[in-house]
Amino acid sequence: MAELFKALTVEEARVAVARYLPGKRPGVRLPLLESLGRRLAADVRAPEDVPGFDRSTVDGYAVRARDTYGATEGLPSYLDVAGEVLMGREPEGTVSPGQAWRIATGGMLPPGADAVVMLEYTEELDCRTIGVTRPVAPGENVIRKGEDIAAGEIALPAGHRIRPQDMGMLSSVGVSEVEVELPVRVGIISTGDELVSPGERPVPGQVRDINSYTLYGAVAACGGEPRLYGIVGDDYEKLKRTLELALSENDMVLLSGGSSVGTRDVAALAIDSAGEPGVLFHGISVKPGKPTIGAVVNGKPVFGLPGHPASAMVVFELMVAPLVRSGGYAAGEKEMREALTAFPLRAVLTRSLHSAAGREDFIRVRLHCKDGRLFAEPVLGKSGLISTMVKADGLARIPPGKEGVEAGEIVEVKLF
Ligand SMILES: Nc1nc2c(c(=O)[nH]1)N[C@H]1C(S)=C(S)[C@@H](COP(=O)(O)OP(=O)(O)OC[C@H]3O[C@@H](n4cnc5c(N)ncnc54)[C@H](O)[C@@H]3O)O[C@H]1N2
Ligand code: MOO
Repeated sequence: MAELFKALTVEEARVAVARYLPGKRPGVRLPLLESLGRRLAADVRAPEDVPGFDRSTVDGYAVRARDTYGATEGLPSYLDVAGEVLMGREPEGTVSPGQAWRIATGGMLPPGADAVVMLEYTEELDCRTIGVTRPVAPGENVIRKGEDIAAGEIALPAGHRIRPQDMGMLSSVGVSEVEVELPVRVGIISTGDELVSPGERPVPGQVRDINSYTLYGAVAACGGEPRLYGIVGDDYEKLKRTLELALSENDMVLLSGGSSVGTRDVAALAIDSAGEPGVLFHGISVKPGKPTIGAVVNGKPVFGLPGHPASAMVVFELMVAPLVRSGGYAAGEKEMREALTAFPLRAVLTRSLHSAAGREDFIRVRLHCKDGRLFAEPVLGKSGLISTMVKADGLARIPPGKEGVEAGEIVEVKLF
């Protein structure tokens, strides 16, 4: 067990764990429709141009642009209507100088044509002749062959998390199965003699388990596969057995409770006994979340999250969520950086808050908008109260260099 209770910064804690983790996760092939939210295991290259031909973006007439130059309402360019493009069909013929072909939105441009005149800027003189009342430039109202994506281009890179628009892109290049990373399996263990499950009636001195449920939801929300291992009392042997079982069945394990120093705090000992290198740090300089344990056991991260329910969730957000989203620090460097740096909203703090220098504070805040400005109102209350998380919309960060923030100052906020 190294560096016991030397509090690391979140960044140092991240680096400490990252050194031991494999960068790449195994992949699995899935039907496209099941790929939403999953990370691509490999680059997907477009095997062909999309679209595969020049297409019109409007209803109108396919023309040679130069035939329309100088056209005005007073002096239209007259063109012969020589054909019609049928949807889904290759045009049978060429647009020769002085000719126009009827075309609908999405129709394939006939050879010879390089632009489309919108119907609104034409007048039909008879069924064989139109007058164009406004010129078009080459390429106007046309999506070029390969303009969406060109053959050989990377449509989506490895590691990309698939969104609805990405499913559309994959479908457009003819990919109906994708290789995605297996989700990170996360075992969750709650520790404490005082805990009972939600179905039980606690006797005085007992409370119902909260962290199993918040963490289960948090893992699933990050695209991971959570699995509960129940409540383990403050019993070293039982915790060791449960931890070993959870490690054998998962890629990562979260314990909560039993992380601070106390006579019954056995989490660190149990983690250390499970394998190498064991506990890497015990304590990070954040509030809430100070007594967090970070460990790696045989290539699998293990976190001992603080027992207080709000603290456990905040530390999850900072340390664990990026790992679950990315499946590994090496692969997920981007997600990790974002987790540490992306507090994208700016809001006016509504009351002054104290903070200790050298410590990074994360304040639960409720947001509201007034006169077009965003305000962050701290949700006051101890980190043992889950209601503080329920009332909050997000976290505001007070950087380690500051000893507090005054009411009216701007703070950076991340939404839950
Ligand atoms: N003398 C000190 N006491 C404490 C310190 C300290 O520095 N000196 N740190 C406090 C901080 S900060 C936190 S956070 C907690 C961390 O405690 P542990 O991680 O060791 O967890 P426990 O002692 O087991 O539990 C703390 C608290 O949380 C409740 N809890 C635990 N697990 C659950 C759960 N699954 N669902 C609901 N509630 C849970 C537990 O009943 C305790 O009330 O230590 C402070 N103490
Ligand atoms: O750090 Mo404890 O995690 O404040 O509540």
